[in-house]
Amino acid sequence: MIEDVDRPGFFKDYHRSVRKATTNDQFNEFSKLKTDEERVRFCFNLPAVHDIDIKPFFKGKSEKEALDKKEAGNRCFGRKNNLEALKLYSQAVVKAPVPSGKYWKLIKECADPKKMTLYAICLANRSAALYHLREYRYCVKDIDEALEHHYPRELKYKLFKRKARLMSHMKQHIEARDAFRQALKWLDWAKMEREKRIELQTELQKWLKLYETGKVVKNLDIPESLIEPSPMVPVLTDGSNELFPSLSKKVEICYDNNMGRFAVASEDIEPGETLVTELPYSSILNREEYGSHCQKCFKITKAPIPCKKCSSVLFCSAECRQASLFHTIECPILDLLVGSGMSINCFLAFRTLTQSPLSFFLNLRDKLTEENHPEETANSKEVYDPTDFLRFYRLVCHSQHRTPEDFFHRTIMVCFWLKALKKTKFFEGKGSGSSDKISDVEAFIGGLLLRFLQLIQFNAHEVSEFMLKAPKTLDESKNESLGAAIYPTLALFNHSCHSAQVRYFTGIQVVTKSIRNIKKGELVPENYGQSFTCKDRSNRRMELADRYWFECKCEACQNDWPLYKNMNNTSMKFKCTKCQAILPINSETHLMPVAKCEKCGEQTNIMGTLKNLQNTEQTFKGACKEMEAFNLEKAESLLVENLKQLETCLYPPYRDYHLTQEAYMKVCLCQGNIRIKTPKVEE
Ligand SMILES: C[S@@+](CC[C@H](N)C(=O)[O-])C[C@H]1O[C@@H](n2cnc3c(N)ncnc32)[C@H](O)[C@@H]1O
Repeated sequence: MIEDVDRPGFFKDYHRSVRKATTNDQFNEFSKLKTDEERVRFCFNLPAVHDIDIKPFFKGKSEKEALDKKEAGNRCFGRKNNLEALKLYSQAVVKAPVPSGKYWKLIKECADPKKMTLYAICLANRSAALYHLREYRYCVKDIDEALEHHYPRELKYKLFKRKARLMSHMKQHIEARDAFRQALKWLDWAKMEREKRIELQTELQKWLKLYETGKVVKNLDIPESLIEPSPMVPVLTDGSNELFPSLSKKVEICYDNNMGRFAVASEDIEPGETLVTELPYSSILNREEYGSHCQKCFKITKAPIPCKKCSSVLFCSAECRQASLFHTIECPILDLLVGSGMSINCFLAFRTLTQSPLSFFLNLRDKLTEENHPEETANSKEVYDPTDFLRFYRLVCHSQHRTPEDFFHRTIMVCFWLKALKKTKFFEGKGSGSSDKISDVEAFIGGLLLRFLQLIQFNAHEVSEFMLKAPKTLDESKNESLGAAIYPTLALFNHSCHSAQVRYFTGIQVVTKSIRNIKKGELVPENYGQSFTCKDRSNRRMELADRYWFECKCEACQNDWPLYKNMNNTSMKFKCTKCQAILPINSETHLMPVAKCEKCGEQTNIMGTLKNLQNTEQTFKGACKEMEAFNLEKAESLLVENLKQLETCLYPPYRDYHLTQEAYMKVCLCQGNIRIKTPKVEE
């Protein structure tokens, strides 16, 4: 999808008017073009493409707003309402002009120390609120950022003293000693009475002596820091596949002419095994999360660090800001892009370009051909490196099946992007220099963007977080979208409506775990959001054909398995204990204790199996209790045990089995990104 259906914007009208102005002859000529670069060049030369005024458009800083928020924060801090103070100081930090680059020069010229120090003071004030909230890690980060951005020298001793106490508390004694030394040094600049200065000097020297003589005191007057553990990424079951480092050794990639590349089990896989862990090649945060999550790593920003120029985006740390080259390109045109109403997938295609400099793409130019040889992925002996641009570039994009209308629509989006990129530093002087002329370099980049737009349609994944209504409760919990990303290895998995894996995220890293048995040689499918338990076959097939362009022939589709709500536990598919063939049994009408296999003639003990099923019911109840108490490790092991037990005697679909899978998936989702819903405060 090119436009975001929930967010109207001007692109729709722009595309419509360019299409209307295109004559039949022009469109016929366009339809005959063979390469993406030719398509972009052709459309960029249509006069109607330039009937749009593209201007840099973004939300800047506001000294006044920053001052207002800081003052409001100070009032809350004075009333010991640290949480509210944190919120207000954060707003001040985001709005305060950052003394760097062009702005910094301006300030220096007008030499207004108040302006110059505002950002640093807002950060320092926030560090005090964080200190009281015992968010020590964030507190240290704010202190460092303030010290790097012109914090007034007469107050510096205070910040270093705060830092020293924090470091000491976090048992980082060398850093604590250094910070005490700095506090002592900057005390010389402090404006205070002589007696007070001597008193402080004595105190600092006392601490320093303890550090320098090795007599470090374990605890100062603040309690243990509440450092939240980051979610753990599990290790791949049996280690990683040598050729596909993001896959477990139990999974390999195969190819055939009908299905393209797909994942297959190279060993028997049981429920609960970790099959994939992978970082994305590129990722993009949903617009709705800009105010709460880091643009780079998608973590919730408790004490956000802003962009130095705009007030639209946040980072969790100065490190993430530093690593976000994409934003330096996107910053001046961000609101323009948002206003166009383009979809999240379009943003992802655009981000895949802006995250690397122009020179990166120009260096690869000779290696980029538009033909794909997907069979090479399965047959090659080269390591499949998911950070390699060529792996991303060679994902499936079905160009040969696209209609001219589809190509035209996407190419107009690319023309809009090129016009916007011309207003940024992206082309590093290699552009045409004119807004309605296209240079060779620009046409090459346009061609790339057109390809990204095509392949992202089939290969993007939604990145999510698990929303809990309150801490440690799974009631009313649900998975919610955070953004989108491209995982070059996970994108090689084909779909089945009978899910085989649960997918969750720690930050932007994806993890998948098996939720059922997969025998050696069988397909290891992904689920493209069309599970047979909750959507009927015709709708699933229609949506898959519409979005992914294939007809699903999975077992759930072929046998038209019932929806979860229509499943019952009376008609069951038992497994023959000898040859594993299906024994269809209706538990209400089958009165014999055994059933004979039509394939091998073996008698299977049905009563025994039914007894086993009663046991699994008990185990499931036990797992639910553990989930209620939020004992997730225990719940996970009981659910995995149950799935394994059910797998030994039954074939799906089976109500209890899918119920257990659902519960297991919930427990897994809790191991990734979690967010506690904050109740809306009535105004
Ligand atoms: C994310 S890609 C999967 C990997 C792809 N097969 C490849 O060779 O790169 C999605 C595309 O794979 C194909 N595909 C996925 N699941 C399929 C299935 N169950 N049957 C046939 N083709 C499938 C479709 O062409 C779809 O557009």
